[in-house]
Amino acid sequence: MCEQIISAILRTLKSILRLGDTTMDNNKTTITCQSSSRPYAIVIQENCFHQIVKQLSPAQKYLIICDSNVKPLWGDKLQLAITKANISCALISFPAGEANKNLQTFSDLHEQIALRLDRQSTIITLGGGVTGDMGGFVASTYMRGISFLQIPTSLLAMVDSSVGGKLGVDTSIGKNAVGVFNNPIKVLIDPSLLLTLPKNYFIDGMAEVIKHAFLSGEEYITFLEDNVAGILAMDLSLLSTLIIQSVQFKVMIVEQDEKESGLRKILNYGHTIGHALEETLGYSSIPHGNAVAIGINAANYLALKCGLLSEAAFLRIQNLLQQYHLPIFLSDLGLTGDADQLFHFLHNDKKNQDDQVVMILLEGLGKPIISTTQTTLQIKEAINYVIKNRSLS
Ligand SMILES: O=C(O)C(=O)C[C@@H](O)[C@H](O)[C@H](O)COP(=O)(O)O
Ligand SMILES: [Zn+2]
Repeated sequence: MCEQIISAILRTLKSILRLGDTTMDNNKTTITCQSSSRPYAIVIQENCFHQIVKQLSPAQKYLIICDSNVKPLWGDKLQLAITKANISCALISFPAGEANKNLQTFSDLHEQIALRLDRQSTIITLGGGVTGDMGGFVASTYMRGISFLQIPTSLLAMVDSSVGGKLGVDTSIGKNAVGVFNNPIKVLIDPSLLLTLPKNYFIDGMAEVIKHAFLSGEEYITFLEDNVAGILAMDLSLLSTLIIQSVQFKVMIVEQDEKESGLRKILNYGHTIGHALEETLGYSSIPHGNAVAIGINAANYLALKCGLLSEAAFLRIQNLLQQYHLPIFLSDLGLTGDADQLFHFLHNDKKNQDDQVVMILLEGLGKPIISTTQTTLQIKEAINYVIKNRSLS
């Protein structure tokens, strides 16, 4: 897609969205996401976790899917609160970690549900990106699909994976290689849940937030630059603001291109090389957000060398990633990588067209383009830059 068209679409969408589908009352923000099947609400409200029960129906059966970390923290408590209200609610869990977001765990979860739910039942996915992606995929395939409610508990899931309906698991072919597009009936985001999240998980989610900021433009970038200390100190009002900003931006994109035939590809900024890092190093060695941060640095290096991105913008992005304690080189994580192996995985990327590697590059802040013109040599140079920590010259 031509770069001028993408920039123009983004500008128009941003102006419409300001007036569009966001309502605010009593510290509660509701952003409605339109989709081809039906609209769904994304509700952002502090300390709403314990009020979730009020939104459930005693006539239905519920089942919570969470991982082994979230179960003792919130899973058991939510199940107890629901059953205390005389609503039927079971809970199943799986071992935490992206390494378990696979077909085996997917199948185990189906076995555990077996015939405990009917077609009127609702699954509640409670957790981070892995839980939302895999739990939503289980709901979408159980008896050919039942409804599900997403309650994200990590920053990454709140700002990114719970919105837009991408569900699925990783396979030997690659990251998210098997899955569906399907939307939840609702997404409930309680920013106060982040206060108990381990700091490294929070930092990991900041990579997707920073990705949104540099895709979206100056206003969001400046907000993140001006509020580093407050955000890292977990100021709830700042966290709510950034969640709302990111969700609005993502909704604006996915509403235009639900199934990623064009514009939505820009949300993969940093992911082409990021996914290849996860695939080659192993999902338990490098968290998704960390891989995306390094992938952003690699994509920017490519854009810089292609004459698209200025050195000032390149350094500004590096600086913001580092201020939020994200890695920009593989060595920042004490890891090493193999450029040829990484390059091989780029050919399995879902964005590719006609065997051509597609990269999301910035030609300025808030100006993403979908690029297919980079050469193998240029891509390998960008990979080498982030894995060998080369200097800019
Ligand atoms: O929602 C999207 O579209 C994205 O690309 C968001 C990404 O941050 C997210 O990691 C997504 O799961 C990647 O999707 P994939 O289709 O490239 O596997
Ligand atoms: Zn991502």
